[in-house]
Amino acid sequence: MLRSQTKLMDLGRRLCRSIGNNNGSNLTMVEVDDKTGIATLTLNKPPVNSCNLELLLDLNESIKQIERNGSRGLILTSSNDKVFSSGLDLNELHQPNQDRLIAFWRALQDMWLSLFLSRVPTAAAINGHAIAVGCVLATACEYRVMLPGFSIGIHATKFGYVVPPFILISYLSVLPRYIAERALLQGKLFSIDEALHVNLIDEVADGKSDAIIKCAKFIGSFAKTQPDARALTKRQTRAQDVQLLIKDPEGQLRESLEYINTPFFQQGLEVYLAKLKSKSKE
Ligand SMILES: CC/C=C\C/C=C\C/C=C\CCC/C=C/C(=O)SCCNC(=O)CCNC(=O)[C@H](O)C(C)(C)COP(=O)(O)OP(=O)(O)OC[C@H]1O[C@@H](n2cnc3c(N)ncnc32)[C@H](O)[C@@H]1OP(=O)(O)O
Repeated sequence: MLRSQTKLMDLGRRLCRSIGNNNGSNLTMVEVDDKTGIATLTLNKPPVNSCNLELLLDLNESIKQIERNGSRGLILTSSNDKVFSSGLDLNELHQPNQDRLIAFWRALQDMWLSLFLSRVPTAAAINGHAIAVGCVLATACEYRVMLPGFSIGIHATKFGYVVPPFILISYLSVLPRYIAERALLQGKLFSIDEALHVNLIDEVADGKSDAIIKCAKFIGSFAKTQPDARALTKRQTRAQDVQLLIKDPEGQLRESLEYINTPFFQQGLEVYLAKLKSKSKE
C-alpha cells in the first residue's frame, strides 16, 4: 500500500472517536466521525450478531446515546465481514425462562421503536447476511446499502414462525404490499440483485468502507434541513406504523409470548436449532 494511502487511512481513523454507551459492554461499538458528526454503530456479538437480550439492550442504549450526543446521523453496520445479523438469538426463544423471555421481547419491541423512530437520519451498511430480525434492523433504517454475495429477508414462515405485526410493518415500510406479502409467505431470502430490483435495498457497494461512504452521503443529503422539523416529520410519517406497539405494548408482548410458548412453536424451533447446529459442524 502506498505511504500516502496509509497516511490518509490513519487520518481517517484519528478523526473518529469512540463513545461508550455507559454499560461498558462491547456488544455494540459507537464511533463518531469528528468531521461529519455521523455516528457509526457497529454490531459486535460474535459469531453472527444473533440478537440476545444483552445485545438488544445494548443496541437500544447506543441508539439513544447517539441521539443524546447530537450526532448528525447513524450508520448501522457489523464487525463481522460475513454476517450483518443472523436475527433473533433462537436460544432466547427455546424453552425459555419466562422472566427472561418477557425482558427479551420487551427489549426487542423497545429497540425497534428507538431505531424506527430515531430522530437522526439512519442508514444501514449491510456488510453481510441480514436474516429475519437482521433484515428488520436494516429496514428500520431510512436507507440501505449492501455488499454483493449475501442474502437479506425474513424467512420465518419456512420454519413455522408467524411474524408479529411490527416485523410485518417494518417490511411493509419499504416494500409494496404485494411484494412483502409474497416474500413473507414464501419465506424468501433475497439475493442482492433481487433486493435491489424490489428496492429492499437502495444501493450496492463494493466493500464496507464504500457502503459507509454511501450511507454518509445519504445522511449528508439532509444537511440543509432543520433537524427538529425533519425529526417530527419523520415521526408523523411513521406514526401509523408504530400505533399498535405504542398504544398496547403489553398486549403485543402477551400475544407474542403466548405464541412462543406453544408446543407447536417449541417443537418447530427444536428441529430448526438442531439443523443449524449440525450444519455448522459440517
Ligand atoms: C399469532 C402470533 C403472533 C405473533 C408472533 C410472535 C412471535 C413469533 C416469535 C418468533 C418469530 C419471529 C420471527 C423470527 C425472527 C428471527 O430473527 S428468528 C432468527 C432467524 N435467523 C436464522 O434463521 C439465521 C440462522 N443462521 C444462519 O442461517 C447462518 O448462521 C448464517 C447465514 C447467519 C451465518 O452462517 P455461518 O457464517 O456459516 O455461521 P454458522 O451457521 O456456522 O453459525 C455460527 C454459530 O452461530 C449459531 N447461530 C447462527 N444463527 C443463530 C441464531 N439466529 N440464533 C442462535 N444461534 C445462531 C450457529 O448455530 C452456530 O453455532 P455453533 O454450532 O457454532 O455453536
